[in-house]
Amino acid sequence: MSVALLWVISPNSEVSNCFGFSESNRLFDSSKPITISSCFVGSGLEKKPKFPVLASLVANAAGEMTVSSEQKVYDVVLKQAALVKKHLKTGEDYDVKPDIVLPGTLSLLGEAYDRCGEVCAEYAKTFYLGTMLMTPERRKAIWAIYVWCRRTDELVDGPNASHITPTALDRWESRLEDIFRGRPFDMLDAALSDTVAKFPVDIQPFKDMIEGMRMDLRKSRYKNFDELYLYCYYVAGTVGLMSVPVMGIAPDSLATTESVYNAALALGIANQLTNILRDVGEDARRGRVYLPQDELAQAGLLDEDIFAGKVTDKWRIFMKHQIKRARMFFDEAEKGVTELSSASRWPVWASLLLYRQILDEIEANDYNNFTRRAYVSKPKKVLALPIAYAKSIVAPSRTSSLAKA
Ligand SMILES: CC(C)=CCC/C(C)=C/CC/C(C)=C/CC/C(C)=C/[C@@H]1[C@@H](COP(=O)(O)OP(=O)(O)O)[C@]1(C)CC/C=C(\C)CC/C=C(\C)CCC=C(C)C
Ligand SMILES: [Mn+2]
Repeated sequence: MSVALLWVISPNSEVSNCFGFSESNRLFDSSKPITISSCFVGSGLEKKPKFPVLASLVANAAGEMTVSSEQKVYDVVLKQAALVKKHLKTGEDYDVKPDIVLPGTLSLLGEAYDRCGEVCAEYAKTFYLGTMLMTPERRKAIWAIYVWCRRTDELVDGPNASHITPTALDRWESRLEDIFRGRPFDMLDAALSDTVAKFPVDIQPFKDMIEGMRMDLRKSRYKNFDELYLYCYYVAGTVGLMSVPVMGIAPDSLATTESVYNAALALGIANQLTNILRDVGEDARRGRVYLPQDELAQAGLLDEDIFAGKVTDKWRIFMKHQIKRARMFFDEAEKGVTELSSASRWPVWASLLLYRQILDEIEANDYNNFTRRAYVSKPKKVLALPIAYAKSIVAPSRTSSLAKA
């Protein structure tokens, strides 16, 4: 089987992709329709914008002030954090529920998780190795979430993407609801069903990821960063919100639950912005421009310049700004990693350091992300692992900037 992309310890050292997927290993087949789309209900809690580029209010096309994407997403963050706090108060234990054992089988659920582990090992090798440091329950749960995310992404990015319609995504969402109701469709779904029964994982980020796939079907341009931010939340920030309830916050952390979720969200956004900057040429060849149109215009650039793929001084200046913003999100994320439970820190640090290095490589390529794919060399990847480990043994700070007041 030809594995196209693996994470870090890849047979192909030119790989820069953390979560690459094999062309030949299809993980699908969905059925049954339903419609639900995510919506945001204002919490009334004003978020103080963390980034100069973001604000609580933005002007819409008609010039009216409307709630920003950052504010909408922050409401989801608050909801997720509240769920975890409730779970902690009721003192439910993560590691108690036994596997479903049916007559004639040793453990169907055990097999389902093993399969999720195999998928992770195959497509995200180093990430898989990192999960081996986690407790068995947490490790299996992260594998199950990883596989669901991968399958969801495959719907719009895989070889069958041209056949994917909004109806197919509605069916996938219906199937997701069944997972959360304890009625899985296949064995990979069964693993996730078990995970969401054991950990305080909410359905909202999963639904929002599907919403991101819908966005990809209907939209190929982003007017401004506010629109792009929402897309990045849908397809990647959601992964952070799904993972934290499983990874756990360190018992000695003084950070607020909301602040850790916010850092997790920031890591997802940072990863996705980096992914977009790495893939400008590849996306343009598919007719897609995931760059804020207003910022392109301010830099004196048009879509045509991107399709022409010529590195000019205008492009370099534009790219410097985009890279700076992605790094700000990585900086924001860093504050939260130390607050995670000790065994979860290493894989997260590794993922952060490795993905952030893609930005350095874009610079090293003199901003030619049209025809040169930025990748982190194998020696650099290998070097990142002990650095990540050293960072991961730092305990939560007693004077954390995320600490409760
Ligand atoms: C330790 C760790 C990284 C855990 C996350 C495990 C997990 C559940 C990963 C799922 C990733 C996935 C398959 C997402 C589907 C959508 C997608 C493909 C998003 C892009 C990933 C990169 O993929 P790739 O390079 O393969 O891109 P192409 O499809 O080829 O273009 C993304 C860029 C986003 C991935 C986002 C994350 C991994 C979020 C990480 C955040 C956390 C784990 C929270 C950490 C907690 C704190 C407090 C910082
Ligand atoms: Mn991409």
